[in-house]
Amino acid sequence: MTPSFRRTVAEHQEAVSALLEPVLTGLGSETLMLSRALHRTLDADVVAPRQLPPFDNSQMDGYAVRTADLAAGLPLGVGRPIAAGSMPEPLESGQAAPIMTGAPIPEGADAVVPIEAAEPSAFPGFVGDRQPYVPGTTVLLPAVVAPGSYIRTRGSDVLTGQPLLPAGTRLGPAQLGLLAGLGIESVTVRVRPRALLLSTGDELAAPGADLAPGQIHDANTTMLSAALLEAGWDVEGTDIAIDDARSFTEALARRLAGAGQASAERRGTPDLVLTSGGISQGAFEVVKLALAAHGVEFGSVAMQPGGPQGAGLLALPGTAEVPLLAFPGNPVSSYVSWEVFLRPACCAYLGLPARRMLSLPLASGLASPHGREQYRRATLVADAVSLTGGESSHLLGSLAQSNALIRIPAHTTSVAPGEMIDVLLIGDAA
Ligand SMILES: Nc1nc2c(c(=O)[nH]1)N[C@H]1C(S)=C(S)[C@@H](COP(=O)(O)OP(=O)(O)OC[C@H]3O[C@@H](n4cnc5c(N)ncnc54)[C@H](O)[C@@H]3O)O[C@H]1N2
Ligand code: MOO
Repeated sequence: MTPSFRRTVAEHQEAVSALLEPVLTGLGSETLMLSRALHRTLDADVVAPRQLPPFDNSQMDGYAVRTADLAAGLPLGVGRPIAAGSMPEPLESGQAAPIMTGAPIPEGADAVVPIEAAEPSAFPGFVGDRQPYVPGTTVLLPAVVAPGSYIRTRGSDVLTGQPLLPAGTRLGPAQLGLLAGLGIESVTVRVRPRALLLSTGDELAAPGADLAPGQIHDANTTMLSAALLEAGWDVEGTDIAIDDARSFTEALARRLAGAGQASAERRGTPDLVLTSGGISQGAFEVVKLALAAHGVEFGSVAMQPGGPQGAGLLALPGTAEVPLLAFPGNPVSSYVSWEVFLRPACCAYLGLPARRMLSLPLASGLASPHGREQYRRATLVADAVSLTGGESSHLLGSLAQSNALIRIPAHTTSVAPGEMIDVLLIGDAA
């Protein structure tokens, strides 16, 4: 079967982005409590509903003072202690009020002196939980203290009405902490896109299953599912049996129409069908045989691994159209297809940062096929990039050792040791 398209990597990236854009921008939003919003993507800008800190408060355990009272260098009377969470009385002239970190600054005070700078450098005994106040105690404080010292002024962190987090922000612990600190209990986030994942191949057995002769364990379902989940997708698996093109098409159509799912799980058409395997030049390429007649184009991209690709709007009888991407079955090909095509197409919508591309010298030389953009697995430690293994696309072991992909342009056939190359960071560099 001749491929229906021949594309460069950039051309296929564009095709995949164009295919997904309508569903990703049309998913709508939902409101979630903060406790359920980790790694979700804000759908609307968040503007501060109040200021932070909400009131002037102490940055230290110490004494709230009027700095003018200190200049004489004389002991001051110790006033009533001010705990965090209480509302203090105004500070009387000539007094220093014991104040705890986070407690409101009393009216009249213009600085806090840390307890370590006081003489004595420990609070009097009555400054404790529910102890009666003892008038007449004194404390000696430094004569020169700058007004404003150790006061955290209201609004010094966040001002009321300040734009804080733009729509599209992915909510991590710090962003959720800020929202909570502002008293916001729920957020409007984008509905997670949902993918139906199908790994095809008679040779595949689930992890944990005994292998019949010629079988291998299915790596791609777990790997692609994890990649999608990490990026913010919902993933549905399927146990559709893939015997022949016709029964596969019928079973997929039933599944897309929601048949056979518990009603609680029936949520209509997924936003993407992602398949792996069954798309190259073999005699049993079920995905290609089944779906080429239903809106999906199969062809080749000038790339290695990941050359065979399929993409299109799947239109099966009785179902709504759904974007479909068909990745090649070799595990590294599938993973590289995710990194090069699908992840870039959805990361902006999901608030995921795009992978960083660095230019670094390669430790050893390599050869690369002419006319194909090659992606080699590599390890980046400090500023040194070295290949993690060979170029073949079955090498899952070396993929798992890698934190980077090296990109070798289509026209480059060899790279000399020390030559600069493009490095796509896919993991944490040590
Ligand atoms: N005559 C040609 N043969 C092949 C070509 C070609 O151009 N001409 N392309 C090769 C390339 S490149 C790739 S990549 C593969 C793509 O093949 P398919 O997408 O049809 O995938 P399968 O044949 O189903 O599987 C390929 C390989 O990967 C293993 N596999 C498949 N699924 C999984 C899975 N879920 N977990 C682990 N391993 C999986 C499968 O057993 C095969 O070894 O075609 C080449 N052939
Ligand atoms: O292009 Mo295949 O995807 O190399 O192994």
